[in-house]
Amino acid sequence: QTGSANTNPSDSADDEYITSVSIGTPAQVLPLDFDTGSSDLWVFSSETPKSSASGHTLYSPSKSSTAKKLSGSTWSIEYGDKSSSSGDVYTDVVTIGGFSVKTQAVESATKVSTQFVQDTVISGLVGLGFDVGNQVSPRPQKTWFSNAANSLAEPLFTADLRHQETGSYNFGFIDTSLAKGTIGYTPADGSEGYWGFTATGYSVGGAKLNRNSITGIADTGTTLLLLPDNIVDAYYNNVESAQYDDSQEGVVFDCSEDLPSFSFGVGGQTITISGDLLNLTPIEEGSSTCFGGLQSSADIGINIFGDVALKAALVVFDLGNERLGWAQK
Ligand SMILES: Cc1ccc(-c2noc([C@H]3C[C@@H](O)CN3)n2)cc1F
Repeated sequence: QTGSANTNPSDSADDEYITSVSIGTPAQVLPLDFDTGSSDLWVFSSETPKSSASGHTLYSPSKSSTAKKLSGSTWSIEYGDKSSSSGDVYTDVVTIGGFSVKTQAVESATKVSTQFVQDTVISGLVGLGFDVGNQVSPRPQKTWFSNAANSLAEPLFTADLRHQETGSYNFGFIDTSLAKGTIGYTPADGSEGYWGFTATGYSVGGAKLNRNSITGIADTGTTLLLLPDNIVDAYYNNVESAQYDDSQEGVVFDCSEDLPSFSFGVGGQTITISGDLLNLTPIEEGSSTCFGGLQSSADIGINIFGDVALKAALVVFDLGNERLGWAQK
């Protein structure tokens, strides 16, 4: 068995990717943010305070004949940007891309931070990290993918995120036609809950790869490519108008700049992110100053290959072999 779901950028900056997920009987369809950097499936619900819930699509367990309260269980989670949510837990049928998990833990939000309240294009997250990262207590729950893995044709899923166009999350199979290059595999470390791996080097503008181990995570829930300062500086030294903008908390430059590409080595392959994928968006509507897709990871203590990097590749999250595959798109 397999599953295949389309995913769409949430806005003109490809800030997040939205995927429709069916929950309960009859199906309640919610727009959710798939996040390989966390391991909880949580949703805005009939239990979310009305003031916080307005504008969001809600899951109502009381309207689902297959919903069951997981009595005594609660959850609480905080994301990299200090956003947070918490609540209680139901089990229900959850269908993604035509594949159904009958008894999936669906974490219902009784509290959500302002970032989620304001982000009305999504109504929750689907964690696609490793089960060890699940935040339900007293008994941690399995992710949707972990529950599905043994029934899928292959215990893997792929992410094909695209700039301003529809991409896909495929479960149980690899559609190699989505990529131009060969898939290079490298070991994945799931011990912290996310998909950790080590890139072997980087280069700017098509130059020869600098051999340089870069340990980081493949994180569909993070917008940017976040790397060490020495690499960020090496890149922006090639961008005439680049400067750090305190208010934007990142490097900005003239939108008219012709940005160099950025490449990284992984699994014996080289993934090249084109210059235009590295110009994320004007800092404000109509501004001629643009925000860089490559930013520093210095103050977060971990390197994150987020959507800016993932957009350049077809990425295989291979649980069965504990490995990550990357192919140029
Ligand atoms: C409003 C909002 C805030 C954060 C996130 C969010 N989702 O995934 C992540 C990254 C960071 C790390 O925590 C795991 N993956 N961050 C999504 C939101 F819609």
